[in-house]
Amino acid sequence: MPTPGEIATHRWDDWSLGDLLEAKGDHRVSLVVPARNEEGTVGEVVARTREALMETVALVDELVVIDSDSTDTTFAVATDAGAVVHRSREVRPDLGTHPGKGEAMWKSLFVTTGDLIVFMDADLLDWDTHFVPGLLGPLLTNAQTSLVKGFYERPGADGLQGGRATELVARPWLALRHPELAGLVQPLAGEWAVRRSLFESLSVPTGYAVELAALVDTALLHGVEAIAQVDLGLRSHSQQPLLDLGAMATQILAAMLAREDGVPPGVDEVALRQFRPAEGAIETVERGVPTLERPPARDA
Ligand SMILES: O=c1ccn([C@@H]2O[C@H](COP(=O)(O)OP(=O)(O)O)[C@@H](O)[C@H]2O)c(=O)[nH]1
Ligand SMILES: O=C(O)[C@@H](COP(=O)(O)O)O[C@H]1O[C@H](CO)[C@@H](O)[C@H](O)[C@H]1O
Repeated sequence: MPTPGEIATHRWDDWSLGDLLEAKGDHRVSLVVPARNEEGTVGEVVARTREALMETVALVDELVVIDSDSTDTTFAVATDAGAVVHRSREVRPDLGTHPGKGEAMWKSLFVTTGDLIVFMDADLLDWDTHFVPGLLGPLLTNAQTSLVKGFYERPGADGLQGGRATELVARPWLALRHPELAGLVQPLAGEWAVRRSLFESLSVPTGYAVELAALVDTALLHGVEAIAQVDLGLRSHSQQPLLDLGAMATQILAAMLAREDGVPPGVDEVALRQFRPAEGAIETVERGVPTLERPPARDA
């Protein structure tokens, strides 16, 4: 057992599939994959997890892809691979629609039934199906645990280490403002699991801050004892251009500052001015970065 205040840390193979199937009991497990323009990888993520965790063994009860405003063939590819696919904008249209990963994950609460929810990114390149049972291990064996983060080695492109927003934004912020969470190896990991009763009680940033906000809010509400992390081995994914990560960083910082001030951000969008070389000069890149948060889904 970890000493009080430390993050409980496990390995994915601390539990056998048989152990987890026995521990599952009456729990229902929803695997949710938020996907925006992931036609190249979402099919394999769906097909392999479906075969291993729904057909070979019955660990996962439903596999849902939330199509997040894709303009490619993500919807058809995920459907053909065996997922139940919902367009984020078509889920609870009375609640409107916003762009973003967090929006897709918030909307997933209205079209899933599991009391345990596992989230996986759709852009995975090096990964394996053991990610899911690994993430479920702490939830199925410890009633005190409500949120489980995956962590892994993150080989990036050209030998670089992945996790740029993690190392340059999230980890420094946790060091400064939430040292009780400094033991989390991959605080932004898109592979994580959560009890529905917790996630539906949280305010959810509609963009990329969804993961860090869930961690900070869970620690505030329930203490770090409610959080665990699992070593999943190795994971690589398709990496965004640097300026796009600037928008991600802006969303993460906006959500963190909102939690500092105790109120959601006063604006729902931040003007971000960036610069890039263009034909021997420097051109300005202006973008509006959404910082909207959704209220707890249980109240929607
Ligand atoms: O508006 C968005 C942006 C991203 N995503 C999904 O969220 C996951 C992580 O996003 P991304 O790959 O852009 O982030 P990165 O992994 O590069 O940090 C992927 O499955 C995306 O398809 C989404 O559903 N809606
Ligand atoms: O860890 C990070 O810095 C970012 C970007 O990773 P890379 O620098 O592109 O490997 O990726 C994470 O953060 C996103 C925002 O929370 C999540 O959506 C991704 O799943 C996670 O990989």
